[in-house]
Amino acid sequence: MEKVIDEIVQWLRSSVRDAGVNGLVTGVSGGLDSAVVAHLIQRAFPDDSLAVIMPLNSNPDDMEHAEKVIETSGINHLSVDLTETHQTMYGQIQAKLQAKDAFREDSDQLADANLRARLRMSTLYTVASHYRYLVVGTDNAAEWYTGYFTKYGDGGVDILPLVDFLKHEVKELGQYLGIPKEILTKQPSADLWEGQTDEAEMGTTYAKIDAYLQGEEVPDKDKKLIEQLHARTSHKRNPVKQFHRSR
Ligand SMILES: Nc1ncnc2c1ncn2[C@@H]1O[C@H](COP(=O)(O)OP(=O)(O)OC[C@H]2O[C@@H]([n+]3cccc(C(=O)O)c3)[C@H](O)[C@@H]2O)[C@@H](O)[C@H]1O
Ligand SMILES: Nc1ncnc2c1ncn2[C@@H]1O[C@H](COP(=O)(O)OP(=O)(O)OP(=O)(O)O)[C@@H](O)[C@H]1O
Ligand SMILES: [Mg+2]
Repeated sequence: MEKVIDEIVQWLRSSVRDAGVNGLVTGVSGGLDSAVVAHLIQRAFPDDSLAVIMPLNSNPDDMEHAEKVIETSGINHLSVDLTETHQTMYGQIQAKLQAKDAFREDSDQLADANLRARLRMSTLYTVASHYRYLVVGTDNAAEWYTGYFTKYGDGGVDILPLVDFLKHEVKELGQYLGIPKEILTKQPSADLWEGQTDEAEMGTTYAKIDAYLQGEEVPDKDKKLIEQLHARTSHKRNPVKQFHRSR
């Protein structure tokens, strides 16, 4: 485990060196993936790493867990509450759409959720440009394959140190790094609306996605769903689709 962690830490350092910047910043949510990333970037750059906690009508337990991650990793941090910003911005957009009769109740929850993820991304990039840091994303292999992230939201980052790790491997890294048990064992959640859990929304489990990605047998209906999610989200993993004129 120490060898794997050392490899990631070296990769983080070379990413910073190659980019000619000073360090690394990430958002810490109180969830497992960002807890692991916070520990790793703190190891790579004890004096030049930063965790940003961004509450937005957040679950109080998660925010308590985020504070625990700051304490146990010893990472520098700051907190930016986005609740009011989000309320103002979403409220204004909603009113304009309603005035044009274009507001759709069935799109409301997801549109609202994705704005939250994009406000967090904007906050991280604003902080990053002041410190001259890179923005570190937290996506793991299962999330990346299924496209379970917001395009240009939590998917809008500079580097992804965990993208080659399955969810259970991220958990193993977390165990080794001494992440508190309550963070290791809770249900993964994007916390974009009350009661949201990744597995309920995706319709399958991380255990099945991990198994599938390792080439193990999974029930047909899960296999089909995972492949559907993957195909539907290919645009998120690829550079912006461009038109090239004929010459
Ligand atoms: N074929 C295509 N080619 C190019 N672009 C395409 C496209 N299809 C849609 N699009 C664009 O992509 C947009 C849809 O993608 P996107 O905006 O990402 O939105 P979408 O995939 O609909 O939703 C994001 C999903 O990620 C989950 N999430 C978000 C944030 C954090 C976490 C977490 O685990 O913490 C999870 C969230 O709960 C939700 O299930 C469309 O509005 C459209 O603009
Ligand atoms: N309240 C928040 N404060 C700061 N960053 C956040 C917050 N909510 C989400 N994020 C950022 O968005 C990322 C995506 O969330 P995601 O839920 O996939 O990861 P996680 O919460 O770290 O782990 P888990 O998937 O186990 O819940 C987080 O890792 C974090 O970087
Ligand atoms: Mg989470």
